[in-house]
Amino acid sequence: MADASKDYVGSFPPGKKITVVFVIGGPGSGKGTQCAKIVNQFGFTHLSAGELLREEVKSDTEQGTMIKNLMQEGKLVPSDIIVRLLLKAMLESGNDKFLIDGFPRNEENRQAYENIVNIEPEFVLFIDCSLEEMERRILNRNQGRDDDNVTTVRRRFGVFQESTLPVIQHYEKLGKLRRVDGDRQPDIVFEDVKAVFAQLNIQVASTRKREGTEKC
Ligand SMILES: Nc1ncnc2c1ncn2[C@@H]1O[C@H](COP(=O)(O)OP(=O)(O)O)[C@@H](O)[C@H]1O
Ligand SMILES: Nc1ccn([C@H]2C[C@H](O)[C@@H](COP(=O)(O)OP(=O)(O)O)O2)c(=O)n1
Ligand SMILES: [Mg+2]
Repeated sequence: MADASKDYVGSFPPGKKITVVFVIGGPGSGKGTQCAKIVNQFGFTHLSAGELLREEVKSDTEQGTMIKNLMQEGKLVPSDIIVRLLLKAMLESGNDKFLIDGFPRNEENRQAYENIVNIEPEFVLFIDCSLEEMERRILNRNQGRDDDNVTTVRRRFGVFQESTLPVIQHYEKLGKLRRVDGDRQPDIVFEDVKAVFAQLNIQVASTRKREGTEKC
C-alpha cells in the first residue's frame, strides 16, 4: 500500500531481487577508490552517502544549509535524510545491484535503513586502514572539500571510532563482515576486494553476458 506521508520516496517492486553491499571504512580509507574499481568490473551502481549529501548542500535549501554545517563540523547528518536520499537514488538508477559507500556510519543509520529500505546487505566490505595513512591521504587529496582540513578530519576520525566501529562489530557478529587491509596500494587492495566479490560472480557474470549480447 502506498505511504501517504510527504516523506514517501517509493519502493522496489515486491519480489524483485536487489543486491546491496555496504562499503565502510574510516575517512580516506579508499572507499571511493575501491568502489570505482568494483563498478568497472562488476556493474554495480555506486552510491556515496557523502556525495549525495554534498549534492543536497548545492540545492541551497534550509535542509542543505543544515547538512553543510554538520559536515563542516565533521558530524553525522540525521539518518532519515541520508536514507531517503539513498533510496531515491537507488530507485532512479534502474539498476538492481548497489554499492552503498560510507553507510551505515552509526547505529541510527543502520536502523533507519532497516525501517525505510529494509534490503539486507549481502555483506559489508570494511576497508581497514591506519589513522596515520588516512590522515595523510585526506590532507593530500585536494578535492576542495570543506571538511578535509586537519581539525575536521580529526573529529571525523573520532566519529568513526565512536559510532562506526560498533556497527562494524555488529556485522562481524552476524558473519557479514569482509575485512580488507586498506593500507596497501589501490590495485593490491583491489585484488582482495575482487576475491570478496567472487561470491556474487554468478549473477554478475550472467548480467555482463546479457549486456554484451544486447549491444550486438
Ligand atoms: N590504497 C591507497 N593507497 C594510497 N592512496 C590511496 C589509496 N586509496 C585511495 N587513495 C587516495 O587517498 C585519497 C582518499 O581516497 P578515497 O577513495 O577518496 O577515500 P574515502 O572515500 O574512503 O574517503 C584519494 O586521494 C585517493 O586517491
Ligand atoms: N552516512 C553518512 C555518510 C556521510 N555523512 C556526512 C558526514 C561525513 O563526515 C561526510 C563525508 O562523508 P564521505 O563518506 O564523503 O567521507 P569520506 O569518503 O569518508 O572521506 O558526510 C553522514 O552524515 N552520514
Ligand atoms: Mg569517499
